[in-house]
Amino acid sequence: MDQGRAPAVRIEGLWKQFGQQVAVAGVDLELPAGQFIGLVGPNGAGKTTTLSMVTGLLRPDSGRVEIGGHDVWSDPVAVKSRIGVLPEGLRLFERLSGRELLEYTGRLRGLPGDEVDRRATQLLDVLDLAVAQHKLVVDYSTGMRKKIGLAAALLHNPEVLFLDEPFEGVDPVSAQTIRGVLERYTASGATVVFSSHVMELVESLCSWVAVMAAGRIRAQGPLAEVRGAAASLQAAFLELVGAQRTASGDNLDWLGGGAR
Ligand SMILES: Nc1ncnc2c1ncn2[C@@H]1O[C@H](COP(=O)(O)OP(=O)(O)OP(=O)(O)O)[C@@H](O)[C@H]1O
Repeated sequence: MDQGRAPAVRIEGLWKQFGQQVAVAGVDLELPAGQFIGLVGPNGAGKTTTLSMVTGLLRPDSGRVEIGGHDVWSDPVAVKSRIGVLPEGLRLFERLSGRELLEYTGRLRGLPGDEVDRRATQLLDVLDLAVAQHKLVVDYSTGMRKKIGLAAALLHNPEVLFLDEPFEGVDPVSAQTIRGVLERYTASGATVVFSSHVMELVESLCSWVAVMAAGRIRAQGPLAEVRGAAASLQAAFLELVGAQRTASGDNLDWLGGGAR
């Protein structure tokens, strides 16, 4: 970790269950500032539940989260002014145009009108949405929705940006654009935390990773450390979450081969 710099996010003993289902089973994490951080894990590992609690969208059963030294639940205003969030299944105001959505978000964030205009124009331009800026959000494609959601999350220049599966449904050109924006953002000292189960993506983007399975953190640290001697992050991940046994589909002896 960057010596002398406080962690961007400090998570202690985070726990959440839904009825009998334990989704997050005591997560402790210190996410270093100024890094591109990947939270990886198989389906149902608890990534979305963790990010929802960390960003103040879901109340934990127990545990604490601090962002920039402020407690997410006792000091929500200080925290929310420092973070940007692109949640899974993002809900947007569908009857606003892309530009109106940014203007609305910027004013909610307390930015002056001319500054919102300036930032919105630049973000729409960089994210290749300038042509579609007056179209209603309801008519945006999946990738365009991700991009306008990202623009809205970045508008107030947060210290930490949380992204739940930001590249899902995004074409390679848009993915490259988003990637460029995020790399520039972290290079300036900000922190990105994103969840994904696409290992190649995490490996190519992230400097620091946390591997989650069945509600627990299985490994955390700089990418090279977590990958260890394995050939790839994917190989290290399969070893960590013990997925080799079930991955081959050997039981599906009826599948293929012509017999119906
Ligand atoms: N609102 C809810 N009610 C009941 N169970 C839930 C709820 N939200 C999540 N869960 C359960 O908690 C566990 C963790 O889910 P979560 O969505 O956090 O996983 P994830 O790692 O984000 O998965 P994925 O990669 O598939 O999105 C799962 O078993 C899920 O079924």
